[in-house]
Amino acid sequence: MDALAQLYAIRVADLVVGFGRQTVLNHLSLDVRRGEILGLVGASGGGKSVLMRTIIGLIPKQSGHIEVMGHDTERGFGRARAAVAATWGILFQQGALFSSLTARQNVQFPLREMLDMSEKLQDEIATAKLEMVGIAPDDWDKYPSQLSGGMTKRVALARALALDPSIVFLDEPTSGLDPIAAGDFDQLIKTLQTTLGLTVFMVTHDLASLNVVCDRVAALADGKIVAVGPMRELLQSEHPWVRAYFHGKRSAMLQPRQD
Ligand SMILES: Nc1ncnc2c1ncn2[C@@H]1O[C@H](COP(=O)(O)OP(=O)(O)OP(=O)(O)O)[C@@H](O)[C@H]1O
Repeated sequence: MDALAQLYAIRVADLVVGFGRQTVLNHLSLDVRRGEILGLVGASGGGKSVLMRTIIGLIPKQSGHIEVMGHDTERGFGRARAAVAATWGILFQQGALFSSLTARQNVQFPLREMLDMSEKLQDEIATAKLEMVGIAPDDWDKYPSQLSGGMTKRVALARALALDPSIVFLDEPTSGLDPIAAGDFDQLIKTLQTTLGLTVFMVTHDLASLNVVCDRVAALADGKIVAVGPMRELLQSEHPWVRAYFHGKRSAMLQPRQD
């Protein structure tokens, strides 16, 4: 593995993605460092989810290059591709738990699908992951309809962590949570980063999350990454969209971090 691949968890170069006549990502480049929490911001409909889904192979690219943990995501078939996919876990915007499965069964699901292991071991791993994200034993056998929004996000995160990924993709993880639950979730993500060495790629509109948990923030506008760096640098950006985003009416709460 070359030196750059050791430094970066995700490398996206000159990526073009579109639907019909619409070009959503227009020669976009972005590198995500190993072990960092990168926040991605952009206008609604600007292509954040499309970028995330293209990186994980759910949307085909028209051109460009994507590497995850040093592997070209398009190369290889069968086992080789599955091995690359096992390096990431995903938390989709709505949590996307299976409604007919309990919290514990939801977390067991990827273990059952991807690995050949006993029911007992699946159960032990699932409960360890649920504990890790702060779900109490009384709630392990509840169905998604019996969980609060914050609990649903935590269970979905536990499921994303089931296969011990190196990278987690989070699509608006704090949307719909009250500020206390959102702050707790931010803290959980930060703890997982430090204890597990996870790389976190987080799409978010949550200004507090960006300021508190993200090591760097990338701004997507006009199909490209127009600024990337620590929050204090983004606050200094001269790009018109970045200025409007961070210096608009909702941004009074933002104070540059001192570190
Ligand atoms: N499967 C698809 N087929 C056609 N167009 C799509 C598809 N997925 C996304 N798009 C279009 O791509 C554009 C970017 O969508 P995307 O969901 O990435 O936006 P976003 O930045 O995540 O927005 P939001 O912040 O509102 O979630 C939109 O115009 C959307 O309609």
